[in-house]
Amino acid sequence: MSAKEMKQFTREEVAQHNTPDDLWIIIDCKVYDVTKFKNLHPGGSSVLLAEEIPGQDATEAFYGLHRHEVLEKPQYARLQIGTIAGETGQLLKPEPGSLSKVPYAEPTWLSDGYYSPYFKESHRRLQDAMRKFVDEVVYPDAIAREEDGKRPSVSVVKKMAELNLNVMRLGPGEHLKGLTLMGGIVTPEEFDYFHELILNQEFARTGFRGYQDGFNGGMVIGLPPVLHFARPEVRDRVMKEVLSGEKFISLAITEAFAGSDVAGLKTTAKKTEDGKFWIVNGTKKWITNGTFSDYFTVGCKTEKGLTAILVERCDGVETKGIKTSYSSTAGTAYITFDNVKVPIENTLGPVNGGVFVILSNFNHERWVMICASVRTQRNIIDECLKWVSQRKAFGKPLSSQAVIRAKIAEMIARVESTQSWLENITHQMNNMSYKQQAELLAGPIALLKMHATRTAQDTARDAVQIFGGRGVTKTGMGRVIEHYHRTVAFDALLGGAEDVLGDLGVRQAIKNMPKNARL
Ligand code: HEM
Repeated sequence: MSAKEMKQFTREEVAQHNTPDDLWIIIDCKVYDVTKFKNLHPGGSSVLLAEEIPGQDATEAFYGLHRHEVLEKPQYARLQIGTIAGETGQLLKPEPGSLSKVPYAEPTWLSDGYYSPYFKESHRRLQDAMRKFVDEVVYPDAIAREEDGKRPSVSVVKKMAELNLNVMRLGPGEHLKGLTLMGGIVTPEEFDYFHELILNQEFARTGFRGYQDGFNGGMVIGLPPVLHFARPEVRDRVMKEVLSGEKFISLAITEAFAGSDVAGLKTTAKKTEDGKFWIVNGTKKWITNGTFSDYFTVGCKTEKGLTAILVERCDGVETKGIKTSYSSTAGTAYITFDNVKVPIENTLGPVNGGVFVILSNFNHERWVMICASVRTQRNIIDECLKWVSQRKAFGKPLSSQAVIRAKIAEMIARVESTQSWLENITHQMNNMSYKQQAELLAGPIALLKMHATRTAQDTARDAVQIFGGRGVTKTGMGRVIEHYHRTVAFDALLGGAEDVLGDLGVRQAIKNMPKNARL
């Protein structure tokens, strides 16, 4: 029933329906008939019959125990039988695409009254369009796939392709030339790393960590070596197939034997006698999107070093899912290569020069992860500020407790400082050549990623304390916090483990110490 067709009641009329056999309640000016539902209510029937609920305004009681989304589920939305005459709901119901009005839930450049030196009109247009796209197209798919554990829907990836969103995720550059980006709201010439930051942060807003990686994460890290190092005929074919959503790719470097130690990899590639093929043997572990990939950008040991090779799924390639603490939506795989025959044309970059091919993409990969990590930390602040304002304990909102406010102060300070550092680095990326970025930014990006993932874990721990038991419960009020706390460690491992990155940043600094510097 649409809002227009809904019956209107006075509060006095609703108050008449206050018995177990005739039970109505009011939630934010909407009238619900819960007579039959009370016996199915997951919280039991007694709470609906308790004092001050039957026939009364139960808004405060409801929001102290449920998320708003409960009322939007079809099976519960249909309990609404009318509205209160002459009154309109007081609670904010975010429209798809809208910005949150909760303080610190958006970065300052998106907050009313604030300024930014970095974000221009084209960034604002892109953000606005992206938010709508994510809310309307990506978010529903993220919820459904997290629930059934299947890979993100190919139809969504294809919708992304229509808007050229997949290729935009590879960052600014020649590969965007001549394309219509997001219906033309940003030109390929304008597109810079701040536009890409917006894409990364808007996708991360969905908050589903497994889906986030499943959602072509493999492409973001596995396709750039093809773009930059494949032979033109291989590059053009594979780029077209992957960017259109026809095929999927992943980056297969890590092994059970070696993680951060790229030089310790054991997968081998040996040339056939006629020199026309590689024969690849070995295993790879924790390969994001691996279960559904058609292509694998593989780091292989060759005679005098490491070589990056593009392997197509064929006889001898087997993938099986690994159960991790996030959902199987990410397609995390264990891969075996058993005498896999790969045309020599699929070599990416120079033979034995694979370390450079692989390392050259690390800065970008880490930066993408930082963008997402900061954004999801904001989601948590949004959740916590809402919860401490609506939840009452000892007769007062949780926000009246100094210890709770202190935790939120730390969360805000962490997210704002991390976002500011990120924006600074993004500005450097926009102005530096690729070579300068490799020289000057590897250390700072490594340190920033370490910082972002540490702050994320601190925020996850604080949020669980604020939500109590709900923070470790998969459904209901604390579901976002539980998910975050369970999956936050992924950011601290993927793309370089936290401690390794911190060390890398300091080693780079020590390397650049002036020889004559003294106290
Ligand atoms: C249209 C009205 C209502 C609907 C559709 C509804 C639905 C639900 C659902 C789906 C849950 C499971 C937990 C979740 O997903 O959040 C739940 C739990 C609960 N509900 Fe309701 N509910 C309604 C009204 C109320 C009211 C008015 C009260 C209180 C007076 C109440 C008290 C509870 C309690 C105590 C729980 C258990 C909470 C927990 O486990 O943390 N419900 N309800």
